[in-house]
Amino acid sequence: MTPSRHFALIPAAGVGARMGAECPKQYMPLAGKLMLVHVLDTFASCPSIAHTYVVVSKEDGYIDEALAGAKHLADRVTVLHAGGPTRHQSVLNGLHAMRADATDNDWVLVHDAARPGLTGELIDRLIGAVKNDPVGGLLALPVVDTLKRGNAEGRADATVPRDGLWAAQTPQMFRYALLRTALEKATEVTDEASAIETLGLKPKLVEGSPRNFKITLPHDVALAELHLKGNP
Ligand SMILES: Nc1ccn([C@@H]2O[C@H](COP(=O)(O)OP(=O)(O)OP(=O)(O)O)[C@@H](O)[C@H]2O)c(=O)n1
Ligand SMILES: C[C@](O)(CO)[C@H](O)COP(=O)(O)O
Repeated sequence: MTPSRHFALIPAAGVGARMGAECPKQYMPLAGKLMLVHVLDTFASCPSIAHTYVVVSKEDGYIDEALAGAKHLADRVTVLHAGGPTRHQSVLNGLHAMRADATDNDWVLVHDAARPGLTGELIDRLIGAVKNDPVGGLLALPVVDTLKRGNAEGRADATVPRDGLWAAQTPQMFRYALLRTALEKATEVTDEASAIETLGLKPKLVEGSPRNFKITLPHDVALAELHLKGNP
C-alpha cells in the first residue's frame, strides 16, 4: 500500500469583513510579506507537505499579483478559484477540485489563510501526533482565561466552567475521504472537526501555539507582526 501523502488546503476566499481593510485581509502585508504568502511559504518549506492547494473566490483579483511576487511557490502551490459563500463550502469545494490528485487515504491539513503565525514545527507536531490516529486531529489551545456568558445588557450572566475547554486552531488534519464525506453530510459548520464530530468521531486535540492565532480584527495586525518579525 502506497504511503499516505500530506496535502495542505488553505481556505482563502473570505472578504475579511471584521477587519474592514481595503482588501481581503489575507492579502494584507505583514512584516514585509502578504499574510497569505506567509502561510504558503510555511507549507512550501515543510518537507512533509506534498503540495498545497489554496482556495480563492471565483472573482478573486489579488492572487495572481500575490504569486507573481512569490515565484518560488510556482511548483508547490495550486490555486483553486472555488471559493464558496462560507468557509465550510470553500473547503468542500476545494476537496472536490483536488480530487484527481488525492487518494482516499491521503491526509489533508486544512489551514486558515488568516493564521500566518503557523510554523513548520507546529505542522510536524500535528502530523507526528495524528499520523497513526484512526480519526485525525487538530491544533488547539487549552482555555486559560475565566469565561463569562454575557447578556444583552453587556453584563456577566454566568461563569462558564473552563475545565476541558480548548480553543480550536488550524491545521485540522483528516484523511481525504472521511473529511469530504463529513463536510458533505454536515449542515453549516465552522470547522472541519465539527463535521467529523457529527459522524460520532472524536478528533485528537494537539496543543498549538498562541502565535498561531487567527487574524480577525484590526488590533490583531500589530500582534501578528510582532510574532512574524521575531520568527517569520
Ligand atoms: N466564504 C469563505 C469565508 C472564509 N474563508 C476563509 O476561512 C478563513 C477563516 O475565516 P475568517 O477568519 O472568518 O475570514 P473572513 O471570512 O474573511 O472574515 P470575516 O468573517 O471577518 O469576513 C480565512 O482564511 C478565510 O479567507 C473562505 O475560504 N471562504
Ligand atoms: C476554523 C477556525 O479557525 C477554528 O477556530 C474558526 O472556526 C474559523 O472561524 P471563522 O468565523 O470562519 O473565522
